Amino acid sequence: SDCLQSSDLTRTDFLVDTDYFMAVAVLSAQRSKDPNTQVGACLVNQDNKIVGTGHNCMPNDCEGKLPWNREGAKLDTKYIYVCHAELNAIVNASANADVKGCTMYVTLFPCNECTKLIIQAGLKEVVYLCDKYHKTPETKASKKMLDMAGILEYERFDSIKSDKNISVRCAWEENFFYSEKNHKLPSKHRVHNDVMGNSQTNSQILPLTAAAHLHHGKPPPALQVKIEQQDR
Ligand SMILES: O=c1ccn([C@H]2C[C@H](O)[C@@H](COP(=O)(O)O)O2)c(=O)[nH]1
Repeated sequence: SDCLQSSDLTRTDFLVDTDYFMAVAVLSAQRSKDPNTQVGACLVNQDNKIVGTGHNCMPNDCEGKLPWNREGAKLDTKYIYVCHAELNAIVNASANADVKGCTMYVTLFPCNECTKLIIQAGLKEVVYLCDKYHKTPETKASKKMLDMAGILEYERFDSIKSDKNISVRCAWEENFFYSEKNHKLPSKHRVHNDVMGNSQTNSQILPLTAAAHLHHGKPPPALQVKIEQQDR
């Protein structure tokens, strides 16, 4: 009966591992200085331990000296300089750990360059949150390579696995409500487009829990996944 009593006291609304790892990726994304898209990655080994995190940033000692522009001559845009979140997570982890067999939790589907790195580093799984560039050749190439590599599985972060997963997804998607387009609408009519492109209204969204705590109950700072930027 002692056993029963102690099990009665067990918390049931704890943060499950997958939610925690994605929440760490979401939090890492917020370290990014990219004004348009913040990406975070969290690398987890086979013992379920975090071995590295990363966000998109300029190379060491170049921060503040290189442009964050999206448009213009190639040398004047961020694209040619920025270190992607996945690269940073792998490099950060590699200093102290073996990344082979790790799972990457990442807020944005990896681009083709990151996918090459992910495959060559021997990662076994990619769990992603947002696939806003799914129509681009880069993302299509990524999926092609991941499929070919076989050893890798990739799956979208799934709100079905646990209730908490939903809250982490909402944290990301919440920024839709703060996009200029939606902001002008009365709260319950604001359109919510989830990462798969399904639309819902605000009233259908479950309340933020885990992620809201990360943000001290306030909506998360804009993660800038804007509907109008889905097609590049
Ligand atoms: O797999 C990826 C793809 C992109 N990023 C980074 C690189 C840039 O800083 C942004 C993308 O900027 P947009 O303005 O949305 O084009 O995301 C990454 O870290 N990992």
